[in-house]
Amino acid sequence: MPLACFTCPNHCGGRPSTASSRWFTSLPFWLYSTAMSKTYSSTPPLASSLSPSPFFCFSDLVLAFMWASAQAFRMSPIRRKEFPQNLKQIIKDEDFVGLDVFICTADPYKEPPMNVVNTALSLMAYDYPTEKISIYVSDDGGSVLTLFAFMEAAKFARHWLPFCRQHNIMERSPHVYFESISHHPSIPQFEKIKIMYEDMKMKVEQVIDKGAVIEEYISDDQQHQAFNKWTKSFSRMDHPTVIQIMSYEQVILDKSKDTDISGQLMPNLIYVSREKSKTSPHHFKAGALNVLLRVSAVMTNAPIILTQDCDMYSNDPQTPLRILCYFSDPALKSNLAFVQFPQRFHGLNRDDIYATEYKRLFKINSMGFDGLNGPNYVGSGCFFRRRALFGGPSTPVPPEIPELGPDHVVRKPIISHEILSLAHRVAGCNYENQTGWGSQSGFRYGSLVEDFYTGYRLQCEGWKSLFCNPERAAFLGDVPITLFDVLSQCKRWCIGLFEVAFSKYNTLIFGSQSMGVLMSLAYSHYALWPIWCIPVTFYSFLPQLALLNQVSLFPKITEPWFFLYVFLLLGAYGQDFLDFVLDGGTVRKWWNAQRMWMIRGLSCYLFSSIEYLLKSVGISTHGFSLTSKVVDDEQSKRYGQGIFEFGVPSPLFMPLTVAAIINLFSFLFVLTQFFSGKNTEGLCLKMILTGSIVLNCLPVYGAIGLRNDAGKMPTQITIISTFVSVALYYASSLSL
Ligand SMILES: O=c1ccn([C@@H]2O[C@H](COP(=O)(O)OP(=O)(O)O[C@H]3O[C@H](CO)[C@@H](O)[C@H](O)[C@H]3O)[C@@H](O)[C@H]2O)c(=O)[nH]1
Ligand SMILES: [Mn+2]
Repeated sequence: MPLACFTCPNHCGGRPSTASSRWFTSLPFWLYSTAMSKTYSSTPPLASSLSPSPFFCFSDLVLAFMWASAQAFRMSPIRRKEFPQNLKQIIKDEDFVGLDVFICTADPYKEPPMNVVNTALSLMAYDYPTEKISIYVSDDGGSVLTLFAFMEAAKFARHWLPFCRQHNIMERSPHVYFESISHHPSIPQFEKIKIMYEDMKMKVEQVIDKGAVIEEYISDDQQHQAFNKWTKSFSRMDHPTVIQIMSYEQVILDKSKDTDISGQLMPNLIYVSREKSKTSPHHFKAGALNVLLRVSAVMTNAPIILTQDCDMYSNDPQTPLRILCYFSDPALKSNLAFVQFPQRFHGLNRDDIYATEYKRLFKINSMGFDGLNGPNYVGSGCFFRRRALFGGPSTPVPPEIPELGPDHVVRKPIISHEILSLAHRVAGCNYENQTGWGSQSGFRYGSLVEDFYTGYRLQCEGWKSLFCNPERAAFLGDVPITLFDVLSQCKRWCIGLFEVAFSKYNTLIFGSQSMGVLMSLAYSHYALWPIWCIPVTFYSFLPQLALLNQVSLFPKITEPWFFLYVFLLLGAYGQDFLDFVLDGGTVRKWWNAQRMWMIRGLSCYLFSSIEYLLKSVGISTHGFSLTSKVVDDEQSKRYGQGIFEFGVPSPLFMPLTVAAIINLFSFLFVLTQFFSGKNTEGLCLKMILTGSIVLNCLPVYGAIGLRNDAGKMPTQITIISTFVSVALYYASSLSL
């Protein structure tokens, strides 16, 4: 009776030795990269003052490195399948292991508490023995509004959970469920539950609008006591720990567990806002997760942990059964650290204009990773074995107090005084001083991509991971819907990736020593992700400026290099296209993905590299800027129509705008040369390069010249970019 199996995604049947078909298609890119460097030495010598060749050589080296490192993902991609229906025959209900779910939220205004509540409800309603589930909510926003929302959610959950079970509902986020179905004549309680949900939503939103809990909504003393912890001196960045165990029936209970309206036990629901002080570092999300790791150890200490972003609700109640297919497999048991689901999103627009699906990152390359030591951790939708966060498989790192150890058995009820006071102690902001938290155990500190870094460190310690990608998405999350948000998020990721790349655990040297060459290359491909900015920036400006100054950098159509050049260019693009479309992507989505690659090259990759450099020399600092999950109606309307949203006068848009202007002029220049019949054989490659950049920049021209809505290109950016373009042209004419 199989629980799980795996195959190669290239439809070759069975377990592949290598995915040779994919490997083959990537060959052109390598040749392309090599040939590019050779081409320059074959072009006529340029004016001696500034020869662009070294820049191109460097750009091509970067291209070659990105090509070579990406090959690691092509060696043996695998696709897995689970058979959760067989599980119940092997494991009895009472033998299901405990599951501690961690949900992080950090700001009630950027991450609306109603969304967080919906995420929590969808996870509480898993098809899993309820008494084995504990939900821990970390509120880094330290907000009484979020706590209020959860108190309301607890009341509603007593009705929602049995309702989902009885009617076998798949959408267990009430928001999603009631949005998809407005009327259900065959379910008698439908209307009643819907009204309860609407009522809860109204109360929570009123409280958010008011910015404070409304007195008449407080139903008992226990709630009063909890809200009173928000004293005058309580602020987001400076406050004591608040841990609140939700009671479902809103009366003080002496039994350890509450039941729902059908008499079944309810999962534990625990609100945690860790102590914050302006003088102690809090390490952003990694810090929050470590607090939950300790608080949960003290209270329930489940062997399996699910980490979840507040906007990623469960879309499939069977998910925990799927992961048990792996965690209970004796062949995998000894060193499997985590099972990662892909991040998938709802609300993408039809052609995914900002390519926020990140198909390659979250799916294609994860399958590639899976054939090696396993996928990287992506922060959400990941089930950990608790033990993996306490040292390598054969080199355990025991915590400073035994109650935090993965094997410790909790014997007291979670509401007991001893447990609560210990939980407060381990949530304190100075608890980690002089301990190995964040360096040797738990989620690792030192990078803004704590997920990437933690997964990487675990794999270096000898742990393996697994990629689980069922057809029905296990989780669905929000995507940013403005270009500024998309690029800012990507910039934060890039800075975090560089922090890993240039740490003492750098992915090339330390990584290859710990995990071998292929894993090291795969991790380096991402750790050095921002260096894409080098070739993208140079190819967006230098050949164009040279062209406008009538200097040629490209071979003519009659030279043999020309064909190699075109072959490689088409090869690289063709390969990317094939990967994308074979994985079910549409042509338009692919087009948008390559456009966003160029845009990121000129914005977030570039700016993160600069910011990282500035930080290294001590000039700037950076924090975790949350991605907003609030929807502005106008913006979301434009997003739905597939219109690019600029709007913010951010420097992030400048290099892109300058490239758009310079390439437009270069393209027009090439066209006039072509039509005047001058030097036509030298024009082809220039036409392809400038033409494709102009095509990619069409939304930029529209945003500069044709639009009048709030999402158009801010006038300041247009003016400054025009000046910069002219200045670049003159500077290049002096030096070329
Ligand atoms: O100080 C902080 C900052 C963030 N968060 C939480 O971290 C999560 C991710 O934040 P978000 O702004 O949504 O960042 P994204 O870039 O969308 O998140 C991706 O990238 C992050 C790493 O940068 C990972 O942690 C996430 O899991 C991954 O989905 C959210 O639930 C936040 O509430 C905290 O708990 N404390
Ligand atoms: Mn997010």
